[in-house]
Amino acid sequence: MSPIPSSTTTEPMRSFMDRLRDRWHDADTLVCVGLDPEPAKFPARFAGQPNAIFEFCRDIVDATAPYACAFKPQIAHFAAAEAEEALRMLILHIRLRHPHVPVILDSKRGDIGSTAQHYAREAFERYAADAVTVNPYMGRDSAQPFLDHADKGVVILCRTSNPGAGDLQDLLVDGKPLYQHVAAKVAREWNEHGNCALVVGATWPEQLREVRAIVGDQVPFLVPGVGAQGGDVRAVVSNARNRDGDGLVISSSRAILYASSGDDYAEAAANAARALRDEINLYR
Ligand SMILES: O=c1ccn([C@@H]2O[C@H](COP(=O)(O)O)[C@@H](O)[C@H]2O)c(=O)[nH]1
Repeated sequence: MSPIPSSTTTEPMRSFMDRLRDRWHDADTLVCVGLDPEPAKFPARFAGQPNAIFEFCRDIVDATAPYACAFKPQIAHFAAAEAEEALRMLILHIRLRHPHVPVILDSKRGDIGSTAQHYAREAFERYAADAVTVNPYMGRDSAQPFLDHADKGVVILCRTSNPGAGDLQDLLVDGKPLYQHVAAKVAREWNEHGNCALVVGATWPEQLREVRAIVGDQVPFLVPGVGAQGGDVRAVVSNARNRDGDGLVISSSRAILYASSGDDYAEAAANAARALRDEINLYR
């Protein structure tokens, strides 16, 4: 196999935020296709195939790209299977074949600054992602190495989609839940380069509304939790869209990836992504 370059030599990329806004408008979609490969759920034809993770994800990417405003590979699904090279090749494939669709690497990184620098290099150099998810709970210095990449997106956990999200994120600080402090701090202090977004789960429509009210129209939300986690699309869009009817990157992984376990897996994924796009657009 010929070596694969770590980056392409085409003209310089526009910033993540500009590319995301272009994609919302040009493709009329707020759908983010999550790439969470689980080989046990792949169609039988992939059994025993050495490049199964790359080939399955590539087929999903090619089938769903027309309906995607972003792709979101989740790093643990690749790393646990020792498939980091598959992840790098997949992002390169997206860059070459679907250059208008930005990639958000979901790695939820965060550490002291000297280590976070390496996490930033991992996301933006090793994998050439356009944006990365970041855990803010070690404070601004831990996010700074990501924030300094003005052309890259920094997608900061605010009110996550999981059932236990409130255990810590809802603790009251000066009379307000902690996640509201995260939202305010990111919008007013950390977003100097206009490159921040927030993760707010689709499973929490009231919190989506509150966070939109705190941050205004300019900060996009990555919204996981529709599909397999049961979030209500109508409530998400009604409560969290901005004045332009966008500002949302609504992510679904399993409901798209595993829409069929048969040989029609790619077509079924495309149908699921298109149906989600259409449902979202009903309420914009
Ligand atoms: O609050 C969060 C943050 C990230 N995720 C990630 O999104 C996908 C959701 O997968 P589905 O199959 O659509 O439920 C997954 O990669 C999570 O790690 C999240 O769910 N909630």
